[in-house]
Amino acid sequence: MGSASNSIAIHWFRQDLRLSDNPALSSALKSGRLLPIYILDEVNAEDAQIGDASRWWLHHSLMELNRSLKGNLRFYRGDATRILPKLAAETGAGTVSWNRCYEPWRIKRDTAIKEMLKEDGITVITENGSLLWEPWEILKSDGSPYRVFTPFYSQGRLNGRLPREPIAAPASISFAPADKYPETVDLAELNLLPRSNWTLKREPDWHPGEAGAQAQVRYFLENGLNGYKIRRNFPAAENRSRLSPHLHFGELSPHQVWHALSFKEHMPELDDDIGNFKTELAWREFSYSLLFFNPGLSNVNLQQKFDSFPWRSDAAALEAWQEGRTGIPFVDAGMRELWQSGYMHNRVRMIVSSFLSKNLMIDWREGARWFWDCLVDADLANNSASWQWVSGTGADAAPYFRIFNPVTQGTRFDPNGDYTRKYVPEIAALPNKWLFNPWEAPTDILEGAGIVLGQTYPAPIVDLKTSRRRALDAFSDLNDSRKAGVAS
Ligand SMILES: Cc1cc2nc3c(=O)[nH]c(=O)nc-3n(C[C@H](O)[C@H](O)[C@H](O)COP(=O)(O)OP(=O)(O)OC[C@H]3O[C@@H](n4cnc5c(N)ncnc54)[C@H](O)[C@@H]3O)c2cc1C
Repeated sequence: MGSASNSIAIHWFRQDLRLSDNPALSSALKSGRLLPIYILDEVNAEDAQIGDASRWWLHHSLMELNRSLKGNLRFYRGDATRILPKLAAETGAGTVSWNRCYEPWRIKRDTAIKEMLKEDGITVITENGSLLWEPWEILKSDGSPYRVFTPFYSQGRLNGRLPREPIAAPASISFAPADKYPETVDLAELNLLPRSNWTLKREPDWHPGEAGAQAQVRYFLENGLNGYKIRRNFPAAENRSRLSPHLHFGELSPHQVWHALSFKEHMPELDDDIGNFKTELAWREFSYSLLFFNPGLSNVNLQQKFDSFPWRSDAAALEAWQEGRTGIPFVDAGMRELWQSGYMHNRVRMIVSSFLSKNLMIDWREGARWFWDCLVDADLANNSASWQWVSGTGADAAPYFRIFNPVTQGTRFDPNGDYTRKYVPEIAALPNKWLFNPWEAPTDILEGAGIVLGQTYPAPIVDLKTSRRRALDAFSDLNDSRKAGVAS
């Protein structure tokens, strides 16, 4: 092994596609000349293969990262447990570093790789690059994990350490020689760009990569933070950060976001907005804790009683939901936003997921799968925890009887109808009063707006009242049968 100045330090980029505030990268730079790599590992990912929208994002993010690394990023495709030890041996690297990931398949794989590298005498550096508090840092006094958000957050905030200060980007990087390393492929050969008929219609709205992430934080602090607490619920408003894909791919760390807020903390009128925004960041932390302590989160009901819930199998309804053709305008607007932009506003995510799992009584896992494929921010922890929360199967779940009414929700949170009209233009001419419930509009109003229900826009695929009742009955049957089971 050579001295630090001429030995090679491999940094394995994963969910940390940035140079600033990258603890494992900073450590690697102290250990030798940098050989930065990215491995698209579809072998170990098994059923957690990333979806099309995320692939699109990843392609562009890697392109940006490679640009920041002056073209030195090496790309690999395949089984990381084979590629990484081999590369380390062939280059004679003394150090391999990465920031920790928390998906069960990654933990299993990374543990195996770490062992292999250590056996080969290589120093392995792993750091926390993506969470304010790692799951094992926030525990109840008896050492067990929290299953409810509020105490989790107050424990983290009040008793945990404060999120660390972000680390500056390296002033300069000394790269390993630009040899042709074995098995390197070009970015294009990762084949990340969509294979299906899906294309992001609103690509210009997004700027994947570290620079785009930092610009987005600045934009949000100036244009979206003021009023966030209330206005974050209104999908037509600017008061949401749209940082989720940047955080998911680690183009920006939560520490950077947390500390960026401190530049606004001298403005007392923003206290509530800042507090509320930090709470949302903490929901992300909580989801990661849930995933870490419940590795089956994406597939297993956290409340076991739901294992016998009579989910309906209804392919036509599922397809109508996916395509934004349910005839319920606020639901359709959300599903079309998702398809066109790879994103959906949080409030609308709650409404469409409640509609699927409750009004349609379709298994939440069907919805989670669709989101996984369509979201640019698809995240195993956040997606699984949120679906379980809305559908009522989660540990800390919205009570099952809380079934969002998409008509009242639309009226309340899209009062001018701007969001709904944007995504459901075929009913745009309806007056606000009937925009969210066109099936109840008088015939002359429909005619005046050029709408023929069932032709120019679908008639609703379910009656909201009846389907709500059906879901509540199924839920109370579930509880009754459990009670009977306990009694017998
Ligand atoms: C059914 C459903 C599925 C979801 N799937 C995902 C997903 O795959 N990936 C994802 O990042 N978020 C998911 N969310 C959570 C949330 O909707 C998004 O994080 C948020 O809408 C992203 O927009 P934003 O960055 O503008 O949010 P902001 O309101 O600006 O929030 C800032 C950040 O806080 C975090 N955050 C906010 N709300 C939540 C939440 N409820 N749970 C966890 N973290 C949160 C995100 O990282 C977000 O970027 C889901 C929510 C629901 C109801």
